[in-house]
Amino acid sequence: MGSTEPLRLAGVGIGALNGIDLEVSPGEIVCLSGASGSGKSRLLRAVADLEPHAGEVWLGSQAQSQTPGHAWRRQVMLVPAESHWWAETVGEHFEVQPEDGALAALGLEPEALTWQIGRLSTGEKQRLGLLRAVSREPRALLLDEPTANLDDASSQRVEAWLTECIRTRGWPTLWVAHDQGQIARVGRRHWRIADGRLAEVAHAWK
Ligand SMILES: Nc1ncnc2c1ncn2[C@@H]1O[C@H](COP(=O)(O)OP(=O)(O)OP(=O)(O)O)[C@@H](O)[C@H]1O
Repeated sequence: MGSTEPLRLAGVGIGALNGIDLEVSPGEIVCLSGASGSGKSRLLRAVADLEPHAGEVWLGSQAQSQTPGHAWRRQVMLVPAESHWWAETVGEHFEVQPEDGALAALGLEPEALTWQIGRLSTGEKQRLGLLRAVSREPRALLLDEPTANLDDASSQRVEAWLTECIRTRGWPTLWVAHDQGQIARVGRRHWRIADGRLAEVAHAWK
């Protein structure tokens, strides 16, 4: 299922952040950066309806405040920096099998879905957490440092796979990143949180 609907934050406020207005078009990646503790993760949690907040979030004409939390999060999917696993094997966490080639694109072995959770490295957990989220075919993505635990080569492989998924499905995406190189590669727009404000950063590459 693709999406042709924008994600729109209207007057969102959480913690020290207030009055955030931001529209992300279908298939667009907006990067968010800011110092540690500036509120990036909390902002994503507000957009995912995981924390009480001021203002409204819209997915097309659908309002977050009028949608049950679980139904909202099924569509506006948050992938936290640290993924959660509850069953014994990787495959048990997948409602839908990942599409052909996805494991290889992420640098994972074909039998990774049969692996025990206990054996997963931090980076394997991160890549499998992303694959699980994408396999559920949401309508918007919220990515919290999706390559934080990966080496440069894996990071660029994951970036390439994610950007292709986002482009072909048309998901509006908020992507928290620290690395300027990554921000330049994936984001058409970049917003930075500083002093409790979200401000757009102008870059030379645009
Ligand atoms: N439920 C909460 N209630 C009150 N304060 C919170 C809550 N959750 C987080 N905070 C605080 O809000 C601030 C922002 O936290 P957040 O996790 O969004 O930071 P961040 O920008 O994602 O940082 P990092 O880059 O280190 O992950 C921090 O000072 C944190 O301690």
